[in-house]
Amino acid sequence: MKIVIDNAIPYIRGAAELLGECVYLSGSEISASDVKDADALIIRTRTHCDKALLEGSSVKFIATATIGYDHLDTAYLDEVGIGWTNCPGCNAASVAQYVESAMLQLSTEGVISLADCTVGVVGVGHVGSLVAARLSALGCSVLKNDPPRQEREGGYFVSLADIQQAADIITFHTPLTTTGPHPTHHLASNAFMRGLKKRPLIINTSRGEVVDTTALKTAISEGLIRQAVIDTWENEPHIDRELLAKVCIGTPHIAGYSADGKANGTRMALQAVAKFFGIEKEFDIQPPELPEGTITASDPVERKLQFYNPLRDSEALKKNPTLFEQLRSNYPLRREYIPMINQ
Ligand SMILES: NC(=O)C1=CN([C@@H]2O[C@H](COP(=O)(O)OP(=O)(O)OC[C@H]3O[C@@H](n4cnc5c(N)ncnc54)[C@H](O)[C@@H]3O)[C@@H](O)[C@H]2O)C=CC1
Ligand SMILES: O=C(O)C(=O)[C@H](O)COP(=O)(O)O
Repeated sequence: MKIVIDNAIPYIRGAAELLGECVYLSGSEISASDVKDADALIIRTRTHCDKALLEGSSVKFIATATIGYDHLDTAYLDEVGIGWTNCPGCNAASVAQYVESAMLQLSTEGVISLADCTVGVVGVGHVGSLVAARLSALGCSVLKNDPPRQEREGGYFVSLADIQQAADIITFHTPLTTTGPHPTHHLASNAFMRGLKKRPLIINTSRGEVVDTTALKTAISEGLIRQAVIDTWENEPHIDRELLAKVCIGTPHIAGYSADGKANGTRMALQAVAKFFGIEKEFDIQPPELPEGTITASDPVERKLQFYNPLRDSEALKKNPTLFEQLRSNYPLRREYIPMINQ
């Protein structure tokens, strides 16, 4: 079996070879000729899997070691019978860490107050549910909006209009969709911004296209919103520099980049390929430990910010916006929060 693998997927070398012959290539450069005689692809968000890439190839299965899969043309894959999977929830805790740390940092700066704070969570799946639980634990009131889940399950969901009315902070955790009953492309539109009542902080860690860039820039300039925290951008890696200059935290699509989340994605992708081809193998992929002495704080807030503070990533991107993709490729080791024993 031949597997073409994105060469920026961590912890995969040595393990993937248990499945067959592996060819490692830059994700954004994987071409039709590279995949022509491949049986499987293990990719990230940087490889668009569509007819142009796959027609006439021998690819039978694609695993993306990510949660989002808007880079897969799933209609085409289903039509031609190429199996595929994403890795649901693999880095959800990492994104939740990003959102919580951004809020803790901004509350220490006085940009937001966590006391009497109402947060609107838009999209309450793997990521949104964790975010909601963490923000509730910080003492925030949480409003949840998820029309697809509301239709399936009923329950305590509110409308987007309720969130526009009541939220001090609005955080987006939907997939990017352009079709279906609840498309999310430009969900945060100009009309959405104009309907906001409490000058909220807007956080987008979903996909750039969920928020209309022009509308967001205007909303910041006109004071319709307090500020914005943006991890995902329209047209990555060629992001809007004007927006980057305006936002209080702007990071290069790394909310999900904890080593824990990456290890989960790699393990799940390998296991999915093995299962699809009926190969009985287990993959014990674990993230590396932080060097001793990295985490010294005992105060829970300080400790959380020592584990991860998105300001570091924001400063690096603001200093060098053209390095968007390099900052992602050379991302430093980041681990998810481990509380002190007895806390
Ligand atoms: N910035 C980053 O590094 C990362 C970004 N992501 C993004 O976050 C997204 C969400 O991830 P998960 O929570 O794991 O996905 P999920 O599929 O578990 O949950 C998404 C939720 O959004 C809901 N939804 C769909 N359309 C909606 C709409 N119009 N309005 C409100 N809710 C809607 C769905 O019903 C579902 O409950 C991913 O699709 C991906 O695009 C995921 C991981 C890392
Ligand atoms: O999992 C997702 O969805 C994401 O957005 C990832 O964190 C992006 O990961 P890469 O494609 O950059 O590995």
